[in-house]
Amino acid sequence: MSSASEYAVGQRWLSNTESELGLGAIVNQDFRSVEVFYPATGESRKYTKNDAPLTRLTFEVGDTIKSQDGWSMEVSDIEISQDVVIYHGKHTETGETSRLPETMLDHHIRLNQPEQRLFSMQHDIPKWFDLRLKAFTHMSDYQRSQTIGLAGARIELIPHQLHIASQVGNRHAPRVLLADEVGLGKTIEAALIIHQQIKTARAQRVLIVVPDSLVHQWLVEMLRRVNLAFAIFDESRCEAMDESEQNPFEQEQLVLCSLDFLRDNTKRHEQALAAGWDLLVVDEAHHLVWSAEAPSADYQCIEALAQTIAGVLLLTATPDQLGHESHFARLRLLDPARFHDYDTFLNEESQYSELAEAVTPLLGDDTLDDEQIKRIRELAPHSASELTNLDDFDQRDALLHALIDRHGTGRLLFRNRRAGITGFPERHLQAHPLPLPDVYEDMLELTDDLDEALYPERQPSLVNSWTDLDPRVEWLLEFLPSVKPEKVLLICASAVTAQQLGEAIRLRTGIRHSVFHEGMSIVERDKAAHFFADDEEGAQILLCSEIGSEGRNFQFAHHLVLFDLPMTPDLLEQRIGRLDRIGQTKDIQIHVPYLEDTAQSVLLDWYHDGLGAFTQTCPTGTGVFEQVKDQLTDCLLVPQDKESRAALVSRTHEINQSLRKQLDAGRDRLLELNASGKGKVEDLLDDIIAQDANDALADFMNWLFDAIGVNQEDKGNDCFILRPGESMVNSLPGLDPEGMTVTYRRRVATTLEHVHYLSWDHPLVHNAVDVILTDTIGKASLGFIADRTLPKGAYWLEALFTLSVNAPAHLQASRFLPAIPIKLCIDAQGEESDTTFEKTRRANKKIAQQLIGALKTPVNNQIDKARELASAQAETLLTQARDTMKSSLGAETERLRELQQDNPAIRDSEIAFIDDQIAALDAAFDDAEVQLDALRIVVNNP
Ligand SMILES: Nc1ncnc2c1ncn2[C@@H]1O[C@H](COP(=O)(O)OP(=O)(O)OP(=O)(O)O)[C@@H](O)[C@H]1O
Repeated sequence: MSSASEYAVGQRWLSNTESELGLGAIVNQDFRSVEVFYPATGESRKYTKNDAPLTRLTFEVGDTIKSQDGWSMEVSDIEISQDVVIYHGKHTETGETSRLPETMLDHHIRLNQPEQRLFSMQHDIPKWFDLRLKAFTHMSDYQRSQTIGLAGARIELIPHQLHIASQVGNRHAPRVLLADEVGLGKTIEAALIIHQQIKTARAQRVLIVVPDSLVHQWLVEMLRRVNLAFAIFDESRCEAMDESEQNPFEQEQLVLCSLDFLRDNTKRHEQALAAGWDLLVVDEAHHLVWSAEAPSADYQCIEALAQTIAGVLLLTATPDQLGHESHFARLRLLDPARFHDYDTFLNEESQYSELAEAVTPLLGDDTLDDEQIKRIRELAPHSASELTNLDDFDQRDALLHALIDRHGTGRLLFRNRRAGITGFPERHLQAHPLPLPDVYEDMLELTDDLDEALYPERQPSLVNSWTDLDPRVEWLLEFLPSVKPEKVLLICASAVTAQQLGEAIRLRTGIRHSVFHEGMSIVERDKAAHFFADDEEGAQILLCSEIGSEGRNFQFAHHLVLFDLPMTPDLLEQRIGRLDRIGQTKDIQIHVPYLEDTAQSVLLDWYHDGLGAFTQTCPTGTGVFEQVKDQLTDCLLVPQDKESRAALVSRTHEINQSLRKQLDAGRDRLLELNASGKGKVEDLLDDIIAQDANDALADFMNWLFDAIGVNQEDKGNDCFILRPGESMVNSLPGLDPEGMTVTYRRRVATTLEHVHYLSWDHPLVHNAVDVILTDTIGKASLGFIADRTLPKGAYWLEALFTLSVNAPAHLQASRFLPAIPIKLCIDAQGEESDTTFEKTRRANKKIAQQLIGALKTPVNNQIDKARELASAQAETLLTQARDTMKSSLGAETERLRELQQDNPAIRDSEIAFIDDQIAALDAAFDDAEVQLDALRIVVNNP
C-alpha cells in the first residue's frame, strides 16, 4: 500500500481529518479544487487543491484488497490506465485470475494496520499511543493478579470470606459445602467464588438454585456485590421461550431459579439438565433431606444436576439441621465416589476426631511430650514425616496447616463459627411471661399432641377469636407503640398465624405492618420485605411465617419477636440470624411472649437455661437435641411437672458443656482454623488493601474517559457523575445515557447503595478499555516535542507490540500470558533508545504529511528494527510466562497429588484437568504471536 498525490477522477483517496467517512472517490476537479464523494456515508466534500487533507490509497503487490461486492483478491500485478489503478491478481476464494479497478474498491475500508494508517495519514492525537500502552499494561497486570474477581467486589474486606473465596475460586470445578454459621456471609462467599471463576474463565455458565423466598435477594446481591446480572427463570419465562423450540436454559449464561420450580416441573428440570453448566450453586442446602431408603424429591432434583455439572457449591448454615445422615448425603452430592457409604463415613469421622484430638496440643504453646509427638506421627505419617522439630512454632504451624489440608473434609467443607469472629453485637433475651387464658386451659390439659401443646391458638373452634383472647396478641399491640419507630421482625411457625396477627394489628391499631408467608407470590413477598425495609414510609413490623427465618437480610431491625418457639435449635438460630448477621449495628433484643406453664415455657427454659441459645449461637444444639429429644417431648406434654423440667435443663446443660468442649478441642476447631484463613489470607488482604489505596485506576480512567469523550463531574465525597459527552468517539456499553454516579473508593461504595463501585473488575472499565483497544484509535500518530537539550529535527519511532496467544477460554491462558505490551523506541540512527516522551503535541496536518513523505524510508527501517527487537523481547517474555505457568500449575498438581495420599477428597479429575491444562497451554504458547499494535513518530521541534 502506498500513497501518491496527482488527482484524477475515479481515484480513491482517504480523508486525513475525517477517517470515518470511509474511502472517497474523486468525482470532479478543476485547477483549484477537487471534489470527493464518500459512498460509505453518502457525503461529498470539496477541497482546495493546495491543502486538501487527503491521502491517496493505492495498494502494492502482495496486498489483499476487497471489492465493493465483497470478494477479495491478492494483488499480483498493477496497471495504470488514465491515472487510475487497475489491480490484477487471484480471487482469494476461487483462485481465479481477477481484475479490480480502484473505482470498484470497498468504500467501507478502514485501515487497521499501524503502518497503513501511518503512511496514509490516518493519524490520531499522539497521547492515544500512551493510552493504548497504559491500557495493555494495566489489563495484562490485572489478568495475572491474584486479586482478580475479589478486589472489585462491593464488600467490606472480611478475612474469612476472602480466604474461602480465594481457596475455592482458584480451583478447577470446585465442589464444596460452604457452611459458616448463620449470617457470616456465605452468599457473599459464593458471589466472590462465582465472580472469580467467571473473571478467570474457569466458568462461564452458572445455575443458582435457591428457596423461592430468596430468589430476588440473590438477584440483587449478585448484581450489587459483583455486577453479575442473573436471569430469573420461572414457568412463565420458560413458556414465553417455548415457541422458539429451543431449550430456554441455553438462552442465558447466568440463571437463577427456585428449587420448587425445578423440582415440580419435570420438563424444566430436564431442560436444565440438558443445558450444560460449569457451576451449580444451591442455597439453604439443609433442605436436601436424604436417607438411603427415601431420598427427598429436593435431594433427587439437585443430585441429578450435581451429577452432570462439574462445579458445585452448596450453602447451609446448619448442615446438621435435618440429621447427620443428610449431612453425609450432601457431602455425597459433592463427591459420590468418596462418600459412598454412611457407616464408612461415620467411621472416618471418628478417626478424624481422633486426629483432631491428637493435634490439639499443636494449637497451644506448651512443649509436646514424646507420647504426643508419637501419636501425631502415627496418625499422619505423610504430613509429619518432613518435620523435625515440633517445638519450633513455625514448624508446628506448618504441620497444622498441612494436616488441615490433608485430612478429613477440610478441602470440602468450610465452616466458620461466630466464636472465631469478633465484632458482633450482643443478643439479649426479653422473656415476657403471660397468664394462660381459660380458653386454652382445657385443651392443653388433655392433649398428647405436640403441635396442639405448642400452638394452642390453632384449635378450630378458636379460629376467629383467638387473637382477641390470647394475651400474647395484647402484649404485641402494646409493645409496638412502646418501641416506635424502631422496626420489629416477628417470626411464627405458620402462615395463618402471621396473617391473623396482621389482621388484628390492622383492626385494632393504625400501625403500619406487612406479612411475609408462603401463600404470597415471590413478587408480593419482595414488596412486603421492601415495605418493611423502607426507613421513612415503611412498615414498623413484618410478620413472617417460618419461611422468613431463612436467608433474608433484616439486620436493619434490632427487635425480634418470637411469637412461638421452633422445636429445633438450628431453626431457632436461623430465626435469630435474620438480625444477628454481618451489618447489625446494635444489640439485638429477642422478645419471647409466652404463656406460663405451657409447652412454650418449657421450650423457653430449655433453650435459655439448658443451651444458652438466645444469647449466643449454639453450634452444639442439634447434638444435644438428638440426645434429649424424648425427655424434652415428655416435658412439653406435661409442663406442670417442675421436677422433670429441672432435670431436663440440668441434663441438657451437662451434655451441652461436654459437646462444646469436644467441638472446641477437636474437629470443629480444625475446620474453623482452615476456614478462617488465619496465617494464610494476610498476603491477599494486604494486596487488596494496597490496591484500594492506590490511585492508578482513578488516574487511568480519568484519562481514558476524557479521551473517549465521557463527561466527568466531580460530585465531592469521592463520587463522580459520568455522562456521555457530545463528542464521544464511540458508544460505551454500560454507560447510562442519563448519567451514573461512580466512586473508586470501597468505603463509599459499601455505604452508598446507588453509587457504582469502579474497580479493575468492573465491566464499565473493561468496556472503556475495549472501546480503544478494539478500535484503531491511537494506532498511528505523529507528535512534536519541544526539548532544547535535544537536536532540533531529531526524531524517533515508538512502536507498541503485543505478545499474545489464542487458546480456548477454559485453558485460562490469560492468567499467564494475556496480551503483554512491548514498547520500543528507535532513534533516527536505527538504534534502540530509552528516551520517553512526556508531552507530545499533535503536528499540523500539512507538516505531518510532508514529514511522513520525507521519512518514509528511514521510518520503514526503524519499524523493521523494532520488529527485530520486539521478537527478541517476546522470546524472553514467553519463556517467563511458560515457566510461571508450569511452576504454578505444576506446584498445584504436586500439592494435590501429595494431599491425595492422605485425603481422598481430592478428585482424580481435578489433577487430570491441571495436567491437561499444562500440556495444552505449553502447546498453545508455541503459537504465541508478536503483533504490531501502534506506531508513533516523535519529532523534536523546540
Ligand atoms: N463482606 C461484606 N461486606 C458487606 N456486607 C456483608 C459482607 N458479608 C456479609 N455482608 C452482609 O451481611 C449479611 C449476611 O451475609 P450473607 O447473606 O452472605 O450471610 P449468610 O451466611 O448467607 O446468611 P444465612 O446463614 O442467613 O443464609 C448480608 O446482608 C450481607 O449483605
